[in-house]
Amino acid sequence: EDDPIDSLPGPAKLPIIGNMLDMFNMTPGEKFKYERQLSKTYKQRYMQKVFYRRIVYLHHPDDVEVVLSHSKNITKNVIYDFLKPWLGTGLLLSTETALGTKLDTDRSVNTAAYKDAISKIGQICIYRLSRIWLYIDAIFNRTSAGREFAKNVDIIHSFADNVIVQRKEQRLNSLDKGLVERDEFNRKKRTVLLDLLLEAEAKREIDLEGIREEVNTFMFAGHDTTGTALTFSLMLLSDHEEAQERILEEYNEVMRGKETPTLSEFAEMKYLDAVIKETLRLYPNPHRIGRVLTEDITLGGVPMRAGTEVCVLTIDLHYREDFFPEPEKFRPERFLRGEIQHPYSFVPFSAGPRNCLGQKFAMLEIKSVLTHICNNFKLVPMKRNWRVETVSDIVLKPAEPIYIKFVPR
Ligand code: HEM
Repeated sequence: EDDPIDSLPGPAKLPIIGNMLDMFNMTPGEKFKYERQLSKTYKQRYMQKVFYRRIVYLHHPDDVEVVLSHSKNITKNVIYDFLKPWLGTGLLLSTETALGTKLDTDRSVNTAAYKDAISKIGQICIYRLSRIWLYIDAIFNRTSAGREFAKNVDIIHSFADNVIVQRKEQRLNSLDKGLVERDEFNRKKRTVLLDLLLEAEAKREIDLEGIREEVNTFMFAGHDTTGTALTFSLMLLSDHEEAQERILEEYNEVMRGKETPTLSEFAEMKYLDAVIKETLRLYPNPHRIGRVLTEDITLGGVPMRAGTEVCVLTIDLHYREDFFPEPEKFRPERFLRGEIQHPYSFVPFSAGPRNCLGQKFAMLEIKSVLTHICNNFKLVPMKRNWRVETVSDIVLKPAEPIYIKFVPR
């Protein structure tokens, strides 16, 4: 069937199968580079087709604005369908503190196996994404990749169940004894997200399955995103001693000898804010955002019908020379001098009705860790002007270890 978007440019298409074989034999690294090249070739937007499925790729702020700010086009794309066995229909994404359990210090649950399972699931989803016949569950489930996927989903589910059951027991125990729960500083423990969910369960407003979906979703959304942002910011800071010095100067100016920053003090640290933003510009995670249009829209005069898949290439948006001169360079000042001309040229947390719920929390978390590190260590790179290669499964991450010297101050 003809579709007006067939007029969009894009890599040459074979009859029937379209672009299916374009990336067939590429490693994830090659695929990543190939996609970046496509965005350089097609500066406005391009279309790829596999059988009947068409995907429009965008990386111009005007297009991004139309798609992300749309009040009704809020349906996410196929990758989320692949993740359903794991995340269910839980609100996409959160963190460990929200759950009231410290994962890394808890030896009864195997954190390493959990992290490994998440990473495998990501790899399998990407593998599946480029093999259209595996979109059919009945086929996928019978392949070795499908079995591996199911095995890892089991590992993740039992991990989440452990977190939930433990918290439930702790709560019941202290409720029984009429105790007020205290944290390690002997302060009254705050109600965390998981407690709210357990309260809802007691009232039969949600079942354990539903809680597990939310727990998985929050751990997924809040973990690798903040983790990689920290990793990349440490790499960039180690290569920019002057930025470390400026962070410290600002910190001392704001804090005037006081110890722990409050929310409003963190808000005053504008340079630190700019450093994190510049890191998220260079290494956005997720580096693309998928949507299925639920209503017709028009982009650049081309009508796009409901049902069309659209992909916002955040990473290519962030590297546009017309909006970020010398885009490869780490220059936090971009975010200080009002140089950002278009509100949709920088969207690491997405924008509009489905934007990141954890944005404020994530910025605070990263600010807190970075100021702590900069106060105690000078970061020195192993190699000057070196940038790690990146690879992407679901998250954009370093392809190899990043070595940084931590010199005590
Ligand atoms: C630097 C850290 C983070 C970045 C860059 C980031 C980025 C994003 C992006 C781009 C989306 C939209 C995804 C899409 O539409 O496909 C998103 C959604 C979301 N994020 Fe984050 N995130 C971060 C940290 C967090 C944290 C710490 C939490 C939880 C505490 C969180 C919770 C969520 C949730 C619940 C959604 C789904 C919102 C919805 O679907 O309506 N994120 N995030």
